Amino acid sequence: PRIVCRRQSTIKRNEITGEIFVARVIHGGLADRSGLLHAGDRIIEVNGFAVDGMEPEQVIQVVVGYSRSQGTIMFKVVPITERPVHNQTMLYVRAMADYSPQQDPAIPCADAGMSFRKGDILEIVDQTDTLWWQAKKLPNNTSCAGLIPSTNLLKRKQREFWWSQPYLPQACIQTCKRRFHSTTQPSCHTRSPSSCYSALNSPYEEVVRYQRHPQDTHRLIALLGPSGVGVNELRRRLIEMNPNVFQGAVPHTTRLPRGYEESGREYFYTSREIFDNMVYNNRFLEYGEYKGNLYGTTIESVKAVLNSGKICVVDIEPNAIQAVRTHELKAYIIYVKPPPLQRLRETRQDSFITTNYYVNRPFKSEDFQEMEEAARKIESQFWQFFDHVMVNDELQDSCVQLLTAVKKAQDEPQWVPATLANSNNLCA
Ligand SMILES: Nc1ncnc2c1ncn2[C@@H]1O[C@H](COP(=O)(O)OP(=O)(O)OP(=O)(O)O)[C@@H](O)[C@H]1O
Repeated sequence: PRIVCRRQSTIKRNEITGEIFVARVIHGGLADRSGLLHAGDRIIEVNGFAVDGMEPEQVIQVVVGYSRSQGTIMFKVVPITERPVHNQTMLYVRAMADYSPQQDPAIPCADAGMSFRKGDILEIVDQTDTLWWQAKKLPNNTSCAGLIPSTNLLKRKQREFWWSQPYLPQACIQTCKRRFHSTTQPSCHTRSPSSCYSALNSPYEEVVRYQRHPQDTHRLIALLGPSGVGVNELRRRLIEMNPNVFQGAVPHTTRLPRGYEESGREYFYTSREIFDNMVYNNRFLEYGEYKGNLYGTTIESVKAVLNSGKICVVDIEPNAIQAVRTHELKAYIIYVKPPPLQRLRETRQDSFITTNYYVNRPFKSEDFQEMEEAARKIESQFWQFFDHVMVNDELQDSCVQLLTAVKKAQDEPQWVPATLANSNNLCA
């Protein structure tokens, strides 16, 4: 169906002279498509009705009234002499925050506003105004743009919001999991703790359409989810299904090798001094301590897998997100979400969990509740970084879903941060 845009333009009044001006013309709206009205034009009459001195709302009433009764609206305008030059470059961004015009008293016209959720891809079609931009949400199902706050304006709003919020210590989640040797780590560190401050970073992230060239190394597949959801299991099964295609990264550890272990297969074994040095030199995506030993995954070990032509699959903590979203690793981040409580109970009946205190004990109700709570926290803070979200309900289905998502990540065009893409394989 054809979507009719009712948000044509906004108008404003010069408070000194009482003159009425077109404040902005909404992209894709009727006024824009007619090409006859421009931001800055002075409106003298609407169907012969003089509008000088009227409130902008009254002018709108007049316009709406005429359009209902007569169907035709004739504006008498004094065109703006110097039209701002639109140097329209295509700009696509990923929203890093939520926005609702209905809850924003500062928006010039809430009806002309466009709401968005973090993670949405927006096409910015007009940045002429420093405060209010015009954008369309992708996939494009409407030809008409909506008003959104500019980066600076949204940042300002976020700062106000940020300071008005009570301090939430759990805002920086440490859901450190059984990453190394399937036992919970009491502490975990990552290369860049900056994600903790993401709320203060830019509210829009520039993205480009990226298609991996068949000869390029694969994108790193990073799985992430609340502890116990099954990230490890999925990763293990994916690799098991096709070890010629998928491979994990070999972690480093300061613990001594066990009899059957081989350096470079289970782990790389290093001294604490060397490990500390590697931490100091930012070599780890993430690392942590368990029972007095250090464990960590280096960027080099991920790169080694990618350079061998295989697809590297790792599971990461939320705080390692920034460290994998780089030009060299081009991580495709898959969030593994728990199913609703009832389904968790049903599907995990015969499964076992390993906690701080127990190895392989059956799941309890509290485990599911904790998992849900952790999922809520992760989603509220990191949703915007997820390239794909899957629910780990039936394990078999999940494996198929994961495999499909991984194939798409490697072979189909994706929106990626502009900083992550290579300029010579962007899609038109
Ligand atoms: N869809 C599923 N249905 C039933 N059991 C599952 C499913 N997914 C995972 N499990 C089981 O749940 C348990 C926990 O899974 P897993 O160890 O992969 O969790 P995890 O997300 O890696 O958490 P952690 O990092 O804390 O270990 C395992 O016994 C696993 O076999």
